[in-house]
Formats: sequence, C-alpha cells, structure tokens
Amino acid sequence: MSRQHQQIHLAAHFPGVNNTTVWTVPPAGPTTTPGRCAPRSPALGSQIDFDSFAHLARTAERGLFDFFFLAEGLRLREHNGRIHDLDVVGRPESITVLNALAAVTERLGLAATVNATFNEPYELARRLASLDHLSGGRAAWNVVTSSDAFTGENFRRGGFLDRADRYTRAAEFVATARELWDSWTPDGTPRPFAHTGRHFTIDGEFGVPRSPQGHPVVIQAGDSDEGREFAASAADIIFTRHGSLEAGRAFYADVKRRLARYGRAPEELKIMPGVTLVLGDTAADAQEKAAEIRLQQVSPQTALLTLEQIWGVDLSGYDPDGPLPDIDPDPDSQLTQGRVRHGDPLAVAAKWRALSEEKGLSIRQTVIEANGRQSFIGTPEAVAAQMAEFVAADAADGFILVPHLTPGGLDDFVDRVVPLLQERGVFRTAYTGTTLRDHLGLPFPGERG
Ligand SMILES: Cc1cc2nc3c(=O)[nH]c(=O)nc-3n(C[C@H](O)[C@H](O)[C@H](O)COP(=O)(O)O)c2cc1C
Repeated sequence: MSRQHQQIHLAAHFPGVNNTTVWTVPPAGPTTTPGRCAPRSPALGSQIDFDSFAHLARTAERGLFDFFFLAEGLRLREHNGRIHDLDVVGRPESITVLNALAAVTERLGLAATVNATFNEPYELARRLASLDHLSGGRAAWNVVTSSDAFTGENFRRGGFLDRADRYTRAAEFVATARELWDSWTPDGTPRPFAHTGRHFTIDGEFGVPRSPQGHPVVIQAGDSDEGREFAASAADIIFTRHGSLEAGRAFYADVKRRLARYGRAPEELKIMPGVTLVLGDTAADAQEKAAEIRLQQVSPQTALLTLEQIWGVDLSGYDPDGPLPDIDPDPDSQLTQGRVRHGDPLAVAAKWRALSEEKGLSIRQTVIEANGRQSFIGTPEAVAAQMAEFVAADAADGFILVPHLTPGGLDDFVDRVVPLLQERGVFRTAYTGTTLRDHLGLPFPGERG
C-alpha cells in the first residue's frame, strides 16, 4: 500500500450564526477584557464584506482544504424579545456567496447550508446544479432540518413541520433533487421527470444540464437517531458536534455500522466533527489564550440566555457572576426560541448544578466550563499529533475547523499546522483532482459528466 496513514479531510467553517466568533477585527485594544461584547456595527461590516469570505476561502485553498462551509441561521435566537448579543445579524444568503467565491478560487469545495423544511426541490436543485457548473464541480449542500414554528414564521405558508416529519421530508427532498439531477443524460439530452410522493408531487423538465459532479456532495447535520439513519442512507458527509475522542469513536462506529443496510461501504460517508482550536508557542501560552477566548465567547448576557434555554424561565434578574438559580427548570416552557437544544432540561440543570457546586463556579463560569471548551489546544506540533491520532483511532475522517476570529482565524493553522500534517503523511501536498468528489475520494454517481 502506498498510503500507510489514514488521510485527513479538512474543511473551513465561516463562523457567524452564533457566539463562536470573537469579533476582534481589527484587534483594537486588549483582548483580555472580560465579557467584551461584539460591537454590532464594525462586526456587521466584516461579516458582509466579500473580502472576509474571500480571505477565509483563499486561506483554506492555500491550505489545500477539501471545502469551505457556510452555516445558515434563518432567525436569531431570542428570549423574551432579547436577542443574543454575540449572535451575528445580517449574513448574506449562502449559495449567492459561494457563486461569487467560485470565481476567486480554483479547487476548493463550496458547501452551503440550506434547510430542507423551508425550500422546494426544483428551485434548490437548480441553484445547486448551477453552483456545480459555475465552480467546475465543487458544490455541496448541507441539508439541515430545523422545523420549529419560530423559524417557520419567516415563510409564506407558516412553513414548519412536526418534528417527526422533518427527516421524511428531507429524505424525499434529497431523493427528488437527485431525480432532477439525473434527468439529463451526460451527453446533454434532457428527459422529462415526474415525482409523486408524500411531500412533493412535481413533473416537468429540469432546466440545468447534468453538472460536473453529477450530484453535488450532500452533507447532513443532525444528531438524532433519524438524523443518523438519513445520513447513512443518503449523505456523503456528516457534520457532527462529537469533538472528543471517546464521543467521536462511539458516534463513528454507530454511523458507519448503519451504512451496510443501504448497500454502502464505510468510506462512502465521511464523518467530520466541527472543531475549534487554539494554537500557542507553548502549551501554557495556548491554554492562556484559550481561557481568554472562552471568556469573550460567553458574555454575561450570553451566559444568562444560555441558562434560560435550559431553565425555560426569565432569569434576567440573576447576576451572571452569582450562583446558579435555586428554582427548577420548566420543561414545557415556550420561552426559548431558536436552534440550540441541550437535551432534557432537568437532567442538564442537575449536571450544571453539580459542576457549579463542585468547582465553586458562578453562572457565567459554569456556562463557560460546560459549553465553552475548545477541541484542540496546544502547540502546532501537539495539535497536528492530536488530529492525526483522532483519525487513526476512527473518531473522525477529518474536521470542519471553526475559527474564532473572522476572517484571519485560519491563517495560523494553514501556516503552522498543515505543513506538520503533511510531514506526517496524513494530509495531501497538492490537489490531485478538480472536483470536491475527487478531494473526498467519493464515487461519482452514474456516468461522469
Ligand atoms: C453540527 C451541526 C450543525 C448544524 N448547523 C445548522 C445550521 O447551520 N443551520 C440550521 O438551521 N441548523 C443546523 N443544525 C441543526 C440540524 O439541522 C437539526 O435541525 C437539529 O440538529 C435537530 O435535528 P436532530 O434532532 O437530528 O439533531 C446543525 C446541527 C448539527 C448537529
């Protein structure tokens, strides 16, 4: 075998739909100020400027990454009319941004998060096939399934589903999109399509010729049993939150085991956790930086609102630097609005109380301790070694890196860690193909267009 080492796949996540990002661009003033909230107006400029997207994408391509990834937040998280102070407002629509990035990159895959609940197959299949054409075979679709009424209110028809239906719709959506993509022959002849199903009944002729990848790469993000099953049946990549070695190994084994049921080989679905990292010249330096970043990511207001998501009651009267509330959560509360779900509120509250008591932590310190851990902290050598170990131990096939600074947060990784991964023989030293399917080593559906 020429390849002794398991190869790592890398993607760059452009932050911006929650409080991961510490908006210190440019770095004015001390970065150590506790609880410094992102000023909205300077942040607004850098998150919309095309230069920000282009910088991160070019950095990822310089680092020979597999793809660039845009998340999507259709509505800001809100509690009692209060919006999370570090959440990003006003992010441009993802596929539009990726079409523009296709013009300033050559090889990098371009992945858009688009919701299967609030869109329609014909239109989305057309836009993704168009991106695949314009980029020469680099398009990917992260299929998300948020279906809450709060987000649904944005859409004309109320647009939300029962939780139980969100994956049946997503699965039929992806299958229908693939019927449309397959309706043109590789030599350029359109054939009529007709789809009759529970969620969609459509027929006609698809407007876009077969694209270079045949089917844009499909990514799934969702962690429930139905979500994993949907990924095993239909996705090329899973974007997961399981970033620790043990949780990663359990998730990896569980998901790969499901593939055989669909006649698929384990390598046909790549598992890529979203991870954060902090590099330092020494281990102590990295730990110190990591603590500063955690403090910035969890402002006093973020700490209280995070707690409200669990407790389900208005906690605005509590002091973020004081102890946890002694009242119990309301598990049936409608107070919290948004995407983040922490699991059973009573169980989470009990866990957080125990943590706070054991270590003598305030509300804010508890949230930081429970939620704010970075995945890889250390010198470039240590981080490269840990990443290689993860992949060798079957805890992941690669990583979606979520930098905490935009747009320069990946520069250090590309300059200092990528060369070390290459030296270890676990990461490419040049792109060998032109499409995202080539980078990922994924099969091409049907005949190559
Ligand atoms: C790693 C990860 C990233 C996600 N990113 C997004 C996103 O960018 N936009 C979105 O609307 N939902 C996002 N979701 C939410 C999922 O699509 C889904 O609605 C949610 O996880 C509930 O499904 P589940 O019960 O299967 O986990 C993400 C979920 C995960 C696990």
